[in-house]
Amino acid sequence: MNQRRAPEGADDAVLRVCGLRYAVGGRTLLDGLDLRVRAGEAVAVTGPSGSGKSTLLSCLLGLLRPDAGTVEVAGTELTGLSGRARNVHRRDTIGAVFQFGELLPELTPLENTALAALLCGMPRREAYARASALLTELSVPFDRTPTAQLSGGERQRTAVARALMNRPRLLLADEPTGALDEDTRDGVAELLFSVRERWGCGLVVVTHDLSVAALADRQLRLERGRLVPPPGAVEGQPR
Ligand SMILES: Nc1ncnc2c1ncn2[C@@H]1O[C@H](COP(=O)(O)OP(=O)(O)OP(=O)(O)O)[C@@H](O)[C@H]1O
Repeated sequence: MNQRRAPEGADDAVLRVCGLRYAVGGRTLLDGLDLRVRAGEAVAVTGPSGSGKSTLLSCLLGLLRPDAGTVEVAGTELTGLSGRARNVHRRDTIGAVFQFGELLPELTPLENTALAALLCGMPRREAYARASALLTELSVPFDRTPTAQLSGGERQRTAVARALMNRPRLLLADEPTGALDEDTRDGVAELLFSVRERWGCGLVVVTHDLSVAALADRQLRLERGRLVPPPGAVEGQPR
């Protein structure tokens, strides 16, 4: 398997994780885990069910406080921040996409997308203009149809648009195609991985789907609390 790499350059890491440790329920899920993701680089994380992939994302989002180690997003170390400062930093630097979109079903895609910026204090007119531009770019229909009536693929495209509203430096996705059929999956995965080039975000995608993982620049597998190259991986192939 090829392990493609983003081009080498100055240290443009948007995510630096060092020695991350997290235990819960008597199990050590993350055990000295390290990870570095550059701007414009996509990393896929695979691993057995229950190995701690979602827990890792929660630590990266600053929703869980690790027992040890550091998580630096866009140059700021999360574990040293107060809860309030962590929330502000998350809002300003990270976008997230989850398996079922986590959108408000009664709102339209436009309202769902604009809401992310309105909650951050962006003026209404600007929020709606940016949301409609993003949805157009991502080919999501955004008339008056409530999000609940959209297809699974359209909902996930809306979720990607919402995640991009605040111009994140880092995009995190947890099983973003897990609820989609094969054709829809391919379109959403393509869109998701295109953000690293179109918007220059670092991207971390947790997935069980190896065909989705194959779109990443690097694949890593969570095993015994650390991220390791998957079996058969060949490091160092240029992109
Ligand atoms: N608060 C908690 N108390 C006890 N156990 C927990 C808690 N939170 C998570 N776990 C356990 O930690 C393990 C890792 O969960 P996590 O959701 O991170 O795994 P995962 O790799 O994302 O799994 P999947 O691929 O099935 O989504 C699971 O066995 C889960 O039950």
